[in-house]
Amino acid sequence: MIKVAILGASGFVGAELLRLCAAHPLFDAVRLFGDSQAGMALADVHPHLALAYPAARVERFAPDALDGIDLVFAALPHGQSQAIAADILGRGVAFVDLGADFRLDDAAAYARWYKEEHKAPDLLGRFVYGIPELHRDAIRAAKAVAAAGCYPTTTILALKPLLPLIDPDTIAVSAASGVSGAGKALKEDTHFNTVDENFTAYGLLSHRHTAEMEMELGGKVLFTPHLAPMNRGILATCTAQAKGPCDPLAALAEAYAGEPFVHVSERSPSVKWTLGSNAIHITARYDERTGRILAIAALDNLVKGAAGQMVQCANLMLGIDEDAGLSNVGVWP
Ligand SMILES: NC(=O)C1=CN([C@@H]2O[C@H](COP(=O)(O)OP(=O)(O)OC[C@H]3O[C@@H](n4cnc5c(N)ncnc54)[C@H](OP(=O)(O)O)[C@@H]3O)[C@@H](O)[C@H]2O)C=CC1
Ligand SMILES: CC(=O)N[C@@H](CCC(=O)OP(=O)(O)O)C(=O)O
Repeated sequence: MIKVAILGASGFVGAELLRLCAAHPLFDAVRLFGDSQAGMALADVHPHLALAYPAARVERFAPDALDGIDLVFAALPHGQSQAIAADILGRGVAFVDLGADFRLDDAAAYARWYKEEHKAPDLLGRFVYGIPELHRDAIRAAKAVAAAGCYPTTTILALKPLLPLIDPDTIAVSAASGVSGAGKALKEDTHFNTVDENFTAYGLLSHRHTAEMEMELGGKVLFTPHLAPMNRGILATCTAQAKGPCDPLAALAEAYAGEPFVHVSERSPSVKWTLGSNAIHITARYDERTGRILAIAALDNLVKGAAGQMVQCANLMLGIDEDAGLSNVGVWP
């Protein structure tokens, strides 16, 4: 068995990592770290996991707690991984980080979008950007992976195969996320009364995920996120000026043929198809009237947008079947 440590185990993504590890043939989640909930039994923090982890406890992190660990998953608030990455990398163990700390390849871009100086810029080059469908060989060879963000995964997978067909400086993305995308902390913006029966755009012209999209798509992206009154799911509607008449659906189908977690179809995807699964569903059209392409993608922000993608990356890094412990089947209704 592969001994796994989870930093941020008491959070939403941490819970989803634990759910996936419980179904994984080789991952044994043996050290679970939290902050304000350190010291608690896992069954009290995440009751839905009680039967899978009856004796587990959430601990406070200390570097020597990683002795004997083979794989580290970090699902911490942005900024936290910068302080501990050098120690983890020094151990030579597989490290998959989900915060934004090591996703961008350039410290200046990080400072611009995250409004703070990067504290470990020399380590940025040690991380591979974690979208397996696009960087599979590099992830296989990597010791450290920075798993992509939830909105960027949705958008980049919908658009990357279409880049030869479009002008990348005309990309516009309007995406809606379920509230779990904001993490478990109580905030006025994600309070039941604010979110229920409501639909709001936020982060206008300034959302930090724009940087990841532009890094991978190589153009200018106008990204507008929205908060939707649902627990999970992201739906991204992407448009761009086409270079000429084209068949974007065929381009997507060809690019993702044989991919276990990407479903391309003519049907307009729904977030609910993806609930609990590591799948992303994508469709696309060419609009003759405006000369633009339209691509729409849906995924579960906590699985393909977070914990599932982390497991998929870790499987590749450790030479395991890429789909080990992961389902491409959603829960319905
Ligand atoms: N939610 C989502 O859909 C996605 C999230 N992400 C990213 O993943 C990361 C985790 O997200 P999510 O699980 O939603 O967040 P949560 O707020 O639900 O969980 C955060 C976790 O980090 C721990 N933590 C908080 N502060 C500290 C600290 N100072 N030192 C150590 N541990 C700390 C918390 O511990 P405790 O609860 O014990 O205080 C908790 O376990 C974030 O970077 C987020 O942006 C990325 C893609 C999608
Ligand atoms: C609904 C909601 O608030 N979503 C979060 C993004 C999700 C996230 O966790 O961001 P990273 O992928 O960069 O880690 C937000 O817009 O800030």
